[in-house]
Amino acid sequence: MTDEKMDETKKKTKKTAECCGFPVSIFFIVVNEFCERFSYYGMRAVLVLYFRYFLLWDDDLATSIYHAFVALCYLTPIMGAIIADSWLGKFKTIIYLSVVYAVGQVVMAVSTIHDITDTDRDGTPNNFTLHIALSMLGLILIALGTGGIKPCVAAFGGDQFQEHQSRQLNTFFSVFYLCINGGSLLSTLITPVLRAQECGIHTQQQCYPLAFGVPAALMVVSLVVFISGSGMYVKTDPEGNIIWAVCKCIGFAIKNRFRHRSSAHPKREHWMDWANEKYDKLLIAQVKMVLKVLFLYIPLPMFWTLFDQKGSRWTLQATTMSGDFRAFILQPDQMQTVNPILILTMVPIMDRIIFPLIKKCGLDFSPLKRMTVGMLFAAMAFVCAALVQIEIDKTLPDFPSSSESQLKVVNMFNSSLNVTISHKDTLLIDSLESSAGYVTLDHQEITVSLNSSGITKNFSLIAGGRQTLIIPSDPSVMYLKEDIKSKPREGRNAVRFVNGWTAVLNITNLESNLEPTVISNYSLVAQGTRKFVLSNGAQSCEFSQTFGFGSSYTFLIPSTLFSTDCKSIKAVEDIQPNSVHMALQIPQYFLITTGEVLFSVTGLQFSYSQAPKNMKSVLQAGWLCTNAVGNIIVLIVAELGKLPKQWAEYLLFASLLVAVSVIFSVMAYFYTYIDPAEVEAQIRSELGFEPEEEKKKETLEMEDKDKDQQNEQEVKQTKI
Ligand SMILES: CC(C)C[C@H](N)C(=O)N1CCC[C@H]1C(=O)O
Repeated sequence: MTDEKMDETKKKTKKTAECCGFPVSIFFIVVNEFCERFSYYGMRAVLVLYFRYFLLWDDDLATSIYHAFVALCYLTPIMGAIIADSWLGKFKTIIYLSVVYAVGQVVMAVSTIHDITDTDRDGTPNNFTLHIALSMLGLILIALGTGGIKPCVAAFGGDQFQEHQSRQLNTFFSVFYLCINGGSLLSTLITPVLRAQECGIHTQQQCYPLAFGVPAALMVVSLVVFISGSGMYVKTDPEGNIIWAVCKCIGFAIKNRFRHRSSAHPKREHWMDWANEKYDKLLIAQVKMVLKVLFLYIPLPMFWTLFDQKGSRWTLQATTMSGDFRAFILQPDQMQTVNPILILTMVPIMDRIIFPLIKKCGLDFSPLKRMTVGMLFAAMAFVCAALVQIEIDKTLPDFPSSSESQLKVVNMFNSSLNVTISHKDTLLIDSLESSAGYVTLDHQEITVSLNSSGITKNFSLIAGGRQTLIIPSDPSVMYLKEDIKSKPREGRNAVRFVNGWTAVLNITNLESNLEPTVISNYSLVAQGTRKFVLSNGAQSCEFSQTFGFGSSYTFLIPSTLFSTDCKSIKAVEDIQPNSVHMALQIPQYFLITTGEVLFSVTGLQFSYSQAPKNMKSVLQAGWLCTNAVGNIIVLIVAELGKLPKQWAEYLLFASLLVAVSVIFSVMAYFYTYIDPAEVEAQIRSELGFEPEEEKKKETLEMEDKDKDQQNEQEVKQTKI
């Protein structure tokens, strides 16, 4: 054996330091993953808010760019895997792409400093183009980094284990998943708090630089931790441009099959065998292994399509629920943290109790069965979501359909009025009162008559809209104002005021002063007791109102405002607060998380164990791609619009996933598990190559001999 070859083999079979049966190097890898996931999920937690309130994009643009970014993060693993398996090896790929990632995070954090373009010091950036350009550059670098290293880190972790450590290898993937969720949980709790701080050099703003800066720092820590373990890792070098070789081999097999399509040529066992003429048996066997697994992956994106809706549809569902847990108030988007919390408890329970119990009962719960059951759990989660939605729908107001219009009447006149709409509906409304609820009309052109005064006026209503007719102290100038026709965003409450006072009023929470007889625009207030101060310069009074989640109120200010010390203000409830409790979402979170543990943790292990040694990262990337496709499906579904009833959409997704899991179980039935190392060794020996095991033994023996010689020399020296 040449020296070069010996060095190479020594590297591959290096004995690693162990602790409790685990390679010590694993410690650096899981800590690295923890910090990296903190960095990624922490940045993601505040990203949409940054788009919405810093770059001032509208909701649609902000959510589309956000989902496109997430999808990109799960597509770039292919690039990372190709670099690692064909060119640099996993170790160097992780280091170089982590540098790209950290630079991206820093660029992103810099893009959020408004002072860099706030030349007039008014607290708002003056050059949005620069901020947008910097943040897009940052996001692209982050996507390249996070996606690129993701398949390599998991596979590199797996590479640290020796053959006798297969039990520990499975535990590693569980611990790896715990670290992902530990990091993401901490960061999703911390970064929103950092964002809520005020900071800035010239003026005080929400502290986005801190919220993005801390994840950037964690990414640098992640890199440093990874490099610190450098001396302990088992590093396998890439065996040439394997991906290119695989593509050429597949291309040749297809071409060759096509050339020999006549029945004169005997069929071959597998279509890849048509590459036999040109490529060696080992490569063909490896390609077969990879293709078999990739084929199994085809139905899997459907799981992620449901899973990823936690962050969108389920959070929207939470905005129509009450988050009052007495001891604390939970905001709708905070409900998502239930997932990593449950992961942290369920992974150990599954690993230590459930799986061993199932094994004890003599049941075969092979990886592909676990994944199928995981999909069924996710489908059940969506059935639960549908049931919760049905409960919520019972409490939601009946918003108008696209052909209907709804009208409410507010009487600010100093006595009761009989209001007739289109000579049909007559409403008796007391002074400083509103009609009881909205009147639904199937036409838009209406005539309003005030019977006592003989005033009649025509109005054109908005189709599909809700409006309020304000009858001021001078009824002849009655007018319409558009109302919100959905629950206010993020579980907040929409409030507005009608000024029945005789002069301009200043009201806390409102953007501008309120003219007499005018109704203000809505402003949003959070849950809890809120105080409003009303003043006209000379006098002022205050009143408080307790809000739940997702309500809407119109406050009617009478002409007697200051003489009654604000007590005569009348609150009209336009949309009632949410009454279904957010705790009802816990079962669906529990089911989807159980599904995730069965599906995702197993999928990680499966992708590693079934991949040939030189294509471990590639299969990890294939696995991550299923997540990217799932995200893209969510994007498409969001664009195409939804079914008229949300619960029906949930049921549709649940049924689709059940159908997909049936297909997957059939595919899984025909899959035979392999030990890639064994298959490769067998082919090598058939081809007359020196078996890997023999090589390993030889190298270990040589290492031992080296050590013995060293020891002998040391002993001699001591004697001398
Ligand atoms: C969405 C949670 C914060 C994290 C989730 N439980 C999870 O661990 N993952 C979702 C996609 C795969 C995996 C990850 O690697 O982040």
